[in-house]
Amino acid sequence: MSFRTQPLPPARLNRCQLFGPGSRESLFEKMAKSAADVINLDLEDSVAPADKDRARANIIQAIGDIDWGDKTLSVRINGLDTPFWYRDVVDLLEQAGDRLDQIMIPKAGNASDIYAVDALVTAIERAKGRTKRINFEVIIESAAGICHVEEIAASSPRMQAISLGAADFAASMGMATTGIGGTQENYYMIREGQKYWPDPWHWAQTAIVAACRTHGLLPVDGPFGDFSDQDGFIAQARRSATLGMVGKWAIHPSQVALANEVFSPSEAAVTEAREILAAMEKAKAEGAGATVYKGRLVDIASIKQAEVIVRQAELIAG
Ligand SMILES: CC(=O)SCCNC(=O)CCNC(=O)[C@H](O)C(C)(C)COP(=O)(O)OP(=O)(O)OC[C@H]1O[C@@H](n2cnc3c(N)ncnc32)[C@H](O)[C@@H]1OP(=O)(O)O
Ligand SMILES: O=CC(=O)O
Ligand SMILES: [Mg+2]
Repeated sequence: MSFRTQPLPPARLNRCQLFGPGSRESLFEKMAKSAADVINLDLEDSVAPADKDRARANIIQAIGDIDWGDKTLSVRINGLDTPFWYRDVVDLLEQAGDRLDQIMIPKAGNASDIYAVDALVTAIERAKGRTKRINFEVIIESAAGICHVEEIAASSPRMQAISLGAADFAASMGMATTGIGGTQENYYMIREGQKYWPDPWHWAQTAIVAACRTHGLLPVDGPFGDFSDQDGFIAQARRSATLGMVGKWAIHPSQVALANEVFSPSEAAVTEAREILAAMEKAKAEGAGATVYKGRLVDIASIKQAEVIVRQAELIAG
């Protein structure tokens, strides 16, 4: 273990991020009333180029007009490879009210991309006297992004979260699929005539989780495109949660409850975690570093594992 202790991520819920196109303002009230922890108003890929100006104006208006409750409110700007992104940042920072919490930077390729947005945001915050710091979340969705994920995680004190964007990631990697996330038909192993479908997103997710955990950020799983496939969504979300991700995007309201369920520890899991902590307290009092709980080893590392679950339960309880 390095002498540097691992920083904790921001202490806020991020079980579900609900997306909606900035050009469909009729969805905004519904998004605000949803059970998602984070709202992402989109200026990027769900908005046609001809609608960018209108979507920007809609979002700026809605940030001030709509009651977003205690949700984290984020706007996804356009990528740095487009002519739109600087206008997104300038208009948002100059015109949107203080209710805006976060900017989502898509298709980040390296730390300099974040530096560029940080420089612009910082200048406008100073010029306009904005006192509430705008935070950043980033999507890793390119070959360059995954190669540089650790430097991206470390790139700015504004950084709060990183998501995997399976659609653009697949395109950038040249993956032979048009599916957005989930099991891929042709990605299988075969043994004794039986097919078995491994998880093609596993390694990228793990790289994101490691970078986020190293730098105290929230690792998040991105979209699952087939919103009629609830079992597929749940399976994908459960794998992500098992790997250490804290939440998942919803690209349709039907996915919000599913994400909240998967990323909230069950009562049984919380009870077990508290029992492990109690068993270890007893062991420590008796001078032992390890003990037996329900027939299995628990030791000092088990305390940290149990604390992950208890911390999440406490966040949910408020
Ligand atoms: C790869 C990526 O970058 S993913 C991130 C970017 N993509 C997005 O933001 C897309 C977000 N999702 C959407 O735009 C839409 O949900 C679509 C296009 C997928 C489907 O839209 P629709 O055909 O209108 O969905 P559907 O008819 O099933 O909607 C059912 C209800 O949910 C509402 N609804 C649909 N999408 C949303 C949403 N994102 N947020 C809140 N409510 C929504 C509809 O208005 C409708 O409400 P009603 O019952 O009061 O009439
Ligand atoms: O932006 C998200 C993606 O999957 O691409
Ligand atoms: Mg994308």
